[in-house]
Order: sequence, then C-alpha cells, then structure tokens
Amino acid sequence: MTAEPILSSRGLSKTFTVKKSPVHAVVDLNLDVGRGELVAFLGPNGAGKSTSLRMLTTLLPPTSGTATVVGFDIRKDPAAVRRRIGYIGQGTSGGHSQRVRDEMLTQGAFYGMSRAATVKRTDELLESLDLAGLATRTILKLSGGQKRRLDIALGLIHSPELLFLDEPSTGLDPQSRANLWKHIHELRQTHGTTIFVTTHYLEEADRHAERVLVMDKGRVIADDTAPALKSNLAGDVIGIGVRDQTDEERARTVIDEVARPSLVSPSPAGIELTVDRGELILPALLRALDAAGIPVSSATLRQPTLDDVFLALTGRSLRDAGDAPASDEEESAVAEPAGAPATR
Ligand SMILES: Nc1ncnc2c1ncn2[C@@H]1O[C@H](COP(=O)(O)OP(=O)(O)OP(=O)(O)O)[C@@H](O)[C@H]1O
Repeated sequence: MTAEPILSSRGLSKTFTVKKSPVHAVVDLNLDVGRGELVAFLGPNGAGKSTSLRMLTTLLPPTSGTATVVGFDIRKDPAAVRRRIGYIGQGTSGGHSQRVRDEMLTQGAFYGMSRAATVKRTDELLESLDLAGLATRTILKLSGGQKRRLDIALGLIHSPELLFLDEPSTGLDPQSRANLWKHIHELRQTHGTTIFVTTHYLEEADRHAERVLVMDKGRVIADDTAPALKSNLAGDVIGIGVRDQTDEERARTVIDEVARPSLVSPSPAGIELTVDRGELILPALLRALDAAGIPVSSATLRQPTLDDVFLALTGRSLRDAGDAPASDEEESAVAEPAGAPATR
C-alpha cells in the first residue's frame, strides 16, 4: 500500500471483565486499510468483530493500543474521527414515527450541515438508495430491507470518507441482501467511500469484499483476498461416498497413501478430504480404491469455500464455531456518543 492508509491500528486490544474474569474480546489488532478498499471482517459469533468496530469508531475505549482513523487518533481526537466517518450498527432505525426524509434532514442538522447542503444530499441519497418513493413514509412502516437502506443513507448524510457497517444484512431476506450489496457497491463507485463491513455470512464476504480479514477468538488469523485465502490456506475438496464404516476405514488407508490430504473429515456420504490439484488426485484415487476392492458410491470435487479456510485455520467450521451467548453481567464500557454518527 503506497498512499497513507485511511485506517491504521497497532496493538489495539479490548479486555472486558465478566464475573471478575477477563474476556479478551480483541487482542493486538494491527491493521492498515487503504483508501477506497472494501474490507470484510469475517468471524463467528463472539470473535470480536463488533468490539473492533466500536473501538475504531470511538464508541468504546480500547484497553491498550492505538489507532488512527481518517487521519485522527481515536483516543486523542475522537470527535474529529466521528465527524468524518459513518457508522451503521446492528440495530435499525425502526420504531420511529418520523418520516424518512425528515429523519434525513434531522440527521444533517445533527452534523451541523447547512439546510441547503442537507436537502441536496438527502435527495441524492434517497435517489441512489431507491428510497425516493418512500420519502414521506414513516419509518415504522418500512420493511426490513428498506430500513437497512435508510440506515445506510443516514450514515452517509455527511459524506463520510469511511463507512463502517456492522452486519448490515443480518435478518434480511436473500433478495434484500443482494439489493443492499448492490447499493453498497454503487456508493463506493460513485463516492470512492472506503467500506469496512462485518459479517458472518461466508458467501457475502466471498462475493463482495476484495479483502477478507478472518477473525477468531479476538485475533485476526488471516488477511487476504478471498481467492488467495482459498488457494493458499484451503485446497480442493474431494468427497468419496462409501457403503459402511468398514469400507470407510479401508478407504482412509488408501486415501492417506494416494492423496496425501491435508485434512480428512467424515461427511454424510462418507469422507471428505482436502488436497491440492483435486482434478488430478480424484481419478488416481478412484483407480486405487477400485484396485483395493472398495466400492465407491459417489465421488465429488468442489472448490474450497471460506468455511474451508476457517476449518483449515482453526479446525472448526465457521458455521459451528462461536461463543455461548454473552453473559448478563456485561461491562457497561460504551462511551457516550456525543456528537457521534448515527449509532443505530
Ligand atoms: N460490553 C461487554 N461486556 C462484556 N463482554 C463483552 C461485551 N461486549 C462484547 N463482549 C464479549 O467480547 C467478545 C467479543 O464480542 P463481539 O460482540 O465483539 O463479537 P462479534 O464477533 O461481533 O460477535 P457477533 O457476530 O455475535 O456480533 C464476546 O466474548 C462477547 O461476549
């Protein structure tokens, strides 16, 4: 990265105290994000994604470490950071009896924008987020997808250089999710906004982000493009269907000899193994199993997913990973967002 990063953190950490025991929510976050990047933070529940975002947006004081966001230190100048970023949290703008357009105008006034600038920006955003037809509708009557788009419009009213989105598509149906992402891409293309998004939808990170940070247990354990993560950390996945347990055990011996897999795990049909160059291994393996007299009921070859990456890194599937729900006894460490961006 040649230009000055828009976001840079060093040793950023957060430890909560729950029932007198430390919970290391984020450990030593070292990160540089370039202007205009679209970065996804992927990880299971409790990995530390939201805590990272809340520190970087100055809503939560770090226990240790530093970060510079849009040129300002999050500890020394949080107000300057907040003026220049947009933050769309996990809640929604639901429950308001205010009309969509009025809510936008109020938000502009909140940021100290002039009336004329607010009106211009509001109309632009309502148009680009497909909300123009809903301008006079009360927020209460919007659908989940429409509300989420309004959240984004509110987070963008002051033309932030950097937009943080915390799980923007959770709870939306597939069509609204696709629509939301279309809008995120359009905004990025039109305004050059840097986008930092957390998600636990694998497919979403894979398809939409150009850079994926994989987080687990408070630490970033991988950081690259999705294709590079998949080709460097996971391999092709071969599935072999067998009749029964006895055949499975015999097949495993052949698999170890012929395929030398980096990972073998049981699958509903029989066995899954991870290898490099699966297209070459599969025919050789089928011949060897046949020669050993082991009947194969099915054979599949698929490209790795980000879940395979997570499995290769942690030994757990992202779908099964994640903490137990947070304790009731939570530390109330959230800083008051005075003059903060919309924390909806
Ligand atoms: N205010 C708090 N007090 C105590 N523990 C907390 C608090 N906030 C978060 N934690 C704990 O810190 C860890 C990281 O939580 P965080 O919400 O950052 O994870 P996440 O990756 O965003 O998860 P999710 O996908 O469920 O939102 C978890 O163990 C969580 O229980």
